[in-house]
Amino acid sequence: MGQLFTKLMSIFGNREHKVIIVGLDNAGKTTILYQFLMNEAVHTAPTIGSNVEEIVMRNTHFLMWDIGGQESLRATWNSYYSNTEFVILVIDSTDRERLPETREELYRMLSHEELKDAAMLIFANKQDVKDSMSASEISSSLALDAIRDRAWHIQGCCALTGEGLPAGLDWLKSRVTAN
Ligand SMILES: Nc1nc2c(ncn2[C@@H]2O[C@H](COP(=O)(O)OP(=O)(O)OP(=O)(O)O)[C@@H](O)[C@H]2O)c(=O)[nH]1
Ligand SMILES: [Mg+2]
Repeated sequence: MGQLFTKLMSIFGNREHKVIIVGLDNAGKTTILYQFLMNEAVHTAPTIGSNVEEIVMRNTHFLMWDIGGQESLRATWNSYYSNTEFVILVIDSTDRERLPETREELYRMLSHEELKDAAMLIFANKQDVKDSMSASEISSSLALDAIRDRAWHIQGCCALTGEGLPAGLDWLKSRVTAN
């Protein structure tokens, strides 16, 4: 019965796809989650623990977990990994100094067994700030071209206005369809 239900749900496109939103503190993860949900920029405080919301896009349901990015919290990220279909990695494109730290976290995640089938969307956030790093600059600094074991995509965005976020969601949706 459970299996039949799951099958029917997938036929009608209502199966929930688990997404985790990770990245260093201050990257803009919570701002992105609520921009997805409400189409507006909310005031945020650093996330301790996580926020979870269901985002529905043209009949596709994503269950999105936004996880706190402070260093002391990163050890808990792996408790969210099981059954994750998509990882959204959010990067503060103004924070050149901490890009190597993001790179370390990225490759740690990529080597994690529970994420081996997860596709990855990278948001180069805060594109509204003058002199922020471009998506292609971030892509080469993180050596994204070396990632060959999964689908990935990098998208520039501004979580305050929402610019670039629909394009990211479109990519997630295209991966759901591809699978
Ligand atoms: N200029 C600019 N500021 C942004 C953007 N997105 C988020 N911010 C700001 O960046 C700060 C951090 O945003 P959050 O969404 O709380 O960051 P977070 O990644 O959830 O941080 P943690 O919960 O600590 O991991 C806030 O002051 C946001 O208003 C953006 O696109 N442009
Ligand atoms: Mg947060």
